Amino acid sequence: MTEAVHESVSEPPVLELRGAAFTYPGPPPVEALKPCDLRIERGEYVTVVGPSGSGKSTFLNIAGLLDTPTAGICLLDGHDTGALRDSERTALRGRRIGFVFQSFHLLPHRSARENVELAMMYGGRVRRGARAARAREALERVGLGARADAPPTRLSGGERQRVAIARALVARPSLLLCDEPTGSLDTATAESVLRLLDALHDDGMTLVVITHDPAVAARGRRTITIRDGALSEPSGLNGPGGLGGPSAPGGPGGLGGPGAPGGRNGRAA
Ligand SMILES: Nc1ncnc2c1ncn2[C@@H]1O[C@H](COP(=O)(O)OP(=O)(O)OP(=O)(O)O)[C@@H](O)[C@H]1O
Repeated sequence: MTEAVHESVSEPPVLELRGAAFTYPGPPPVEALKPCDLRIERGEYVTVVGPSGSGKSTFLNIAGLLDTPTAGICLLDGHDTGALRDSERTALRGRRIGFVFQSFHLLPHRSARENVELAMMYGGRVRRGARAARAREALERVGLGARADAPPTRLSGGERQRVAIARALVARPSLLLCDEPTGSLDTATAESVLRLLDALHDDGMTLVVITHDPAVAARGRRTITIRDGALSEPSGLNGPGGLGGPSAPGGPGGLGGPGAPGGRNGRAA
């Protein structure tokens, strides 16, 4: 457990699903996420693993406030996101969720620093004069302080992903949501990015990493499996406040919270 994990019982989970489900309308309708209850507490490192077509992207879209559940509710930092207007949901997402994607999504001809600064351009949250310093700070955090002026075209794949992580962190989000963050990287480079995620977890960041790769999934303190749209966690990890609901073995109060065993302390550093 990191020091930055808050123990307060009054603090809401970073992410909470209550009976949340998602059905694509079709025809025919596809129930891509079956009703589930899930709590992810501050400071957790959760991996979500499943094969192609199992519902990972659908889960990502719900957890990332890109879609709203067609049944049940999704709360972010205690805010019922279904009760918000689209503009409010977009603002909440921008402030509280940092996204990291497989394919980086950087502007190739802007410097690393400018790419990170662009994440602060919208919403007026960071004054213009402060943006450059914040971007440099974020790039230093990911080990790229010396490469701040290089454009992505002159960076390696691993360095590009670090820029993308710096961009995701610069707004100081509650949740870092990573979709196959090592999917475009060779094994050694992937390892360096996974170590960075470990370090961010050690700093207290809440991480959700979605992957089809069991080796990446094993890096999480908690691993949730998704199969045919149903989330589950090994029954031995079930604990109070976690995943339960209709789709999970172990019944109500199922998927373990931050106290669930199987932590990152047991994995390779
Ligand atoms: N727009 C859509 N309309 C109808 N069905 C969809 C749509 N998008 C996805 N699905 C279906 O929902 C289910 C879950 O898809 P999803 O994309 O979430 O899976 P995934 O685990 O992310 O797959 P992959 O790893 O291949 O990207 C699949 O059966 C898929 O065919």
